[in-house]
Amino acid sequence: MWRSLLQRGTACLLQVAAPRFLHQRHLPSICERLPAQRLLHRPPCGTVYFLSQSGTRAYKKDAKSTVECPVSPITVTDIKQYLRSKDVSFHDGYSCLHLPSIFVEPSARRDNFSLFVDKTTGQFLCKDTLVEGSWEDLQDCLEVMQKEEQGFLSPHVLLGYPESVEEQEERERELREVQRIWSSSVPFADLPEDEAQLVKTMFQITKVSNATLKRFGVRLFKPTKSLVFPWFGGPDSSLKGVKLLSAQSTNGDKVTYNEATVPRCNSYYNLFGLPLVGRVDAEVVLTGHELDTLAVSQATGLPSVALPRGASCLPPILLPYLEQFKRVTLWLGGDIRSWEASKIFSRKLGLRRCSLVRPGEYRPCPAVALAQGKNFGHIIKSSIPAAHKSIVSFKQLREDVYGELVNTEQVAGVKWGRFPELNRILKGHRRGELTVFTGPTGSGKTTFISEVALDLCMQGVNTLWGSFEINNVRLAKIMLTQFAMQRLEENLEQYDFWADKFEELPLYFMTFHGQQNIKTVLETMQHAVYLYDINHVIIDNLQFMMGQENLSVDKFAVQDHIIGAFRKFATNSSCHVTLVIHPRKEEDDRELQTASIFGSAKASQEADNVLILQEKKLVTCAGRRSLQVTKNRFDGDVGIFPLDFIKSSLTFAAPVKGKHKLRKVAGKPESEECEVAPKKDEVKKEKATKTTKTPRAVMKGNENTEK
Ligand SMILES: Nc1ncnc2c1ncn2[C@@H]1O[C@H](COP(=O)(O)OP(=O)(O)OP(=O)(O)O)[C@@H](O)[C@H]1O
Repeated sequence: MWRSLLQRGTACLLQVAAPRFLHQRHLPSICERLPAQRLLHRPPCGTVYFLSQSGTRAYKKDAKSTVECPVSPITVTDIKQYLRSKDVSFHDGYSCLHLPSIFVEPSARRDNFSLFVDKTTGQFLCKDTLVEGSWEDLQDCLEVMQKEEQGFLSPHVLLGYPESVEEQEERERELREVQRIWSSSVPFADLPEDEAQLVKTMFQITKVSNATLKRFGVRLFKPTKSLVFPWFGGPDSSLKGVKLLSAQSTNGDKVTYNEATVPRCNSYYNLFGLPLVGRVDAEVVLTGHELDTLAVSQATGLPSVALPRGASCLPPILLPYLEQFKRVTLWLGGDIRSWEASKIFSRKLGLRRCSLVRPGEYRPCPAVALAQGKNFGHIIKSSIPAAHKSIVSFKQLREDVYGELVNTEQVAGVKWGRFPELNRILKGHRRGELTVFTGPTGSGKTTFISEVALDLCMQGVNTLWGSFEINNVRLAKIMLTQFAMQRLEENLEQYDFWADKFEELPLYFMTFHGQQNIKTVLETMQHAVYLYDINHVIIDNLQFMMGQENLSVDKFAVQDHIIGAFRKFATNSSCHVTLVIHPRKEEDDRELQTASIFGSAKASQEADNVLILQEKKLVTCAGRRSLQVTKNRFDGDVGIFPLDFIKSSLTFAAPVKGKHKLRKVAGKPESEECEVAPKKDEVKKEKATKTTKTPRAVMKGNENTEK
């Protein structure tokens, strides 16, 4: 796919020294300057640090995982005004403005309006030539076109990013791999009927007909017994990639699926089913999986496309392909996560044309619905319009409440894999919440929160880091060590293995360092939520936003204001924000409390969760820390549990039982190692009935949960 040099994040740097519009002739001088500029201005995550140590490999250019604040945030009004001033006609679409493509000769234009400008970012894509770029690129192109009085521009007017030999080889290798898999896999129609049935049974798609599989071009790759879903795209509808799906039967009739894509998932942009959509189709069902799209298409005859990475994200680059539809039904799966994703995606798609299938007992994901013989027409008809009113009655909330009661586990959020005690107290990580995290200076806050966030990211939570204190390279190094769970300095031969796996994580970094303006940070976060469907933002730490605020105002009032802004962002963007805050005061002989953090009680109300990394009091051995949850708005459980620090992997783990005893915490039982304190209302009830729970009773309850 075409990507312009400007679009790859260099525009702001190059504008200083070079004209904004780049022509081929500018290439050599710019190429010479690029690496130095990039190193200086936007250190990417991880890669450079390790490379420069070994000094043997090329600098990696693709810094896609860094997020910068849009140079000058653009609004749709600005875009429209500019286009009008240039006499460029446009249609106002749902997520994009539609323009006649300036990269196609007028006589050769298949469609009059094939250039799409994203209304939120200004990013453009020409569907006919696949030229894409930033809003600044498009402005430059229009300026030149008008100045030179041309009717169109060659698509080559924008420079492709110069690929390194390594990158070129990688791309060619991937293309060969795609061709190899595709040509050595067997179309379903060519399989003997008994073998076809066997495969369908394995994938639990016995009700999907051979005709449907044929229509969508699904094949079988025999060596790994995988289904192969092709990605045909571009003006020539050529084969661009494949997704391989394998199925494994675990216990009984439960099947787990594994998928792999070529090219790798972060450059796999296939809307599966798109080639079957007619030019005049006005309705589509958007699903979260290829098998779901097969099911919808077969059961309803409606056009259906599947998102390449399911409910985890809707990359804006796909939006132009969905502009033709007046009605989009989002049926992304049968769980709460898909439901939440469908609400968020519908904002990108334009609320007024979207309706959402609410998951439930009678509305599982489409593939399961087909297997169970559900009535698709009824399910789609009963989907809910996404445009919501701000005042709702209980009648409208009734189904939501029921859904929460039925799916308590899912509602509680994503569970940590490495921190069972956090699951026990907080129940999970939920969208839209604000977590405030504090601990004494140098106690390991960054190290701990890095592992907590990594754990979630490894489970598909799209994560954005704002690390203002330590640079991204150092942070990525900590995370990679935690990911590999070993000291990579001593095992450099394993670096590539772990770095390749790490690269697959949905992890992004803001490129800020040092003091920042809160407004700029929030704009960048908003931008990242739109681009990458970020679910979790970590800000380390809040003190780096205080400096630029008016310090004549009370410091705590400024802090409250900043916390309030993050709170609002978390709620409005359905995104979890974790805010690291230094404590306001530290006294050597007292552990921290919620009151140690905040400027006022009002601010403490803003946080949904308050976590404190305790360094002292509970600890008899060096390195031992405890994590205390002092606020949990979701269900009120609070508590504390000890953590051992493993220096070689920079990770935290529950201490081996019996190895160390924690010292007594004031007013708490001696052996209260991992205790969930009673909920606030339980305490109230106890007070009311004047009964006191003995420490033994508390411990007994605790023992039971342990078992
Ligand atoms: N439990 C621990 N015991 C001993 N050392 C630790 C522990 N946790 C982290 N460290 C180490 O302590 C150093 C400081 O850790 P880190 O930067 O995470 O602390 P911090 O609380 O974020 O610091 P600051 O207050 O400056 O923001 C790091 O070298 C880290 O590896």
